[in-house]
Amino acid sequence: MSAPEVFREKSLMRAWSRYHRFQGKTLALVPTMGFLHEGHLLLVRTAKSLADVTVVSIYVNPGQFAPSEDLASYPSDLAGDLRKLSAAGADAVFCPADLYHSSPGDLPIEGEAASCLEDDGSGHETWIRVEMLEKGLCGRSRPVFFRGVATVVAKLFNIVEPDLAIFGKKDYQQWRVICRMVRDLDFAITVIGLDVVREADGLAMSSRNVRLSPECREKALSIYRSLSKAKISAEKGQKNSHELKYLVKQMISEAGGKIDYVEVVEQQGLQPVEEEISCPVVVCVAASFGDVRLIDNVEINI
Ligand SMILES: Nc1ncnc2c1ncn2[C@@H]1O[C@H](COP(=O)(O)OP(=O)(O)OP(=O)(O)O)[C@@H](O)[C@H]1O
Ligand SMILES: CC(C)(CO)[C@@H](O)C(=O)[O-]
Ligand code: BAL
Repeated sequence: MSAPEVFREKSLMRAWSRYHRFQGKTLALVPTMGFLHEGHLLLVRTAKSLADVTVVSIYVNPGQFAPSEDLASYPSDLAGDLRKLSAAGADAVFCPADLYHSSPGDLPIEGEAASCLEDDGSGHETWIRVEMLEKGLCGRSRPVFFRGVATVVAKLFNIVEPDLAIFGKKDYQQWRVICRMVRDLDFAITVIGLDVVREADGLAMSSRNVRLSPECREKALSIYRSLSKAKISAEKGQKNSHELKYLVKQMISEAGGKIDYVEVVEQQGLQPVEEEISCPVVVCVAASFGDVRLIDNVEINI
């Protein structure tokens, strides 16, 4: 398998994409923040099966982290990522060094929200908001997260110009936000969401798992165990969303997790289901073990 071409400049990335497009090839993009695991590699292999050429972006986007979040400790291993992508058969890797006109992380802070707007007005000041979908779940505790994600993904789409883009449903709300942005802004891109890839013991694969101590990793299994129990319970007839949430909260709290949220929401608009479940739902969790915040979810289709 030949090594993928690596691009650090957006103009070169765009030229490469256009060259392939003019040859009649279809392109798939897999956006990531690096420190790749099997979950990412499944997205890459799926991209390869659906398009002629596959581009993987690796970029830890400062614009989606609030100042209190874990941008500084986000893991990275570019050399390891390139080896894995080479083995997985990615054709190009985009690791932009010049994505923003200035670095959002270095810029002034207004209230809780990081802002890319520089005093002299020369920096990045355009943001995409997916106003309803970004509000609940992770949007409540990560105030700039979804505008940062939507904006950086739109920039990646404009540079790579893919036909397909592949996301994981581990980040369920993110996947829905991107689908809505693509629909509302008429991007000519098909967005595909793939199921959560798990470790053998059920823990959802996540780049942040590497920061869990062995003890916290064991405790974090309560997330998957509680979600699985809730799903089985719903399939056996428990339709009351409060009962399902209670079950999940109990198991995670008893294991020592600090719960950010446990919500039962309908799958499309992510609106909370407060009483009886009568449509396809997803049970979403965010909880911290030590200082590592994890998210996970399970779809229930009754
Ligand atoms: N376990 C997984 N199963 C399926 N898709 C995944 C999984 N983990 C990550 N992805 C997807 O890979 C893409 C890139 O995600 P990212 O690079 O942030 O990795 P991550 O493991 O989600 O890291 P984090 O620790 O930030 O949650 C996203 O579309 C994400 O949903
Ligand atoms: C979609 C994304 C690459 C945007 O920075 C990121 O949020 C991620 O890796 O899930
Ligand atoms: N996987 C989502 C990226 C983030 O948590 O910032």
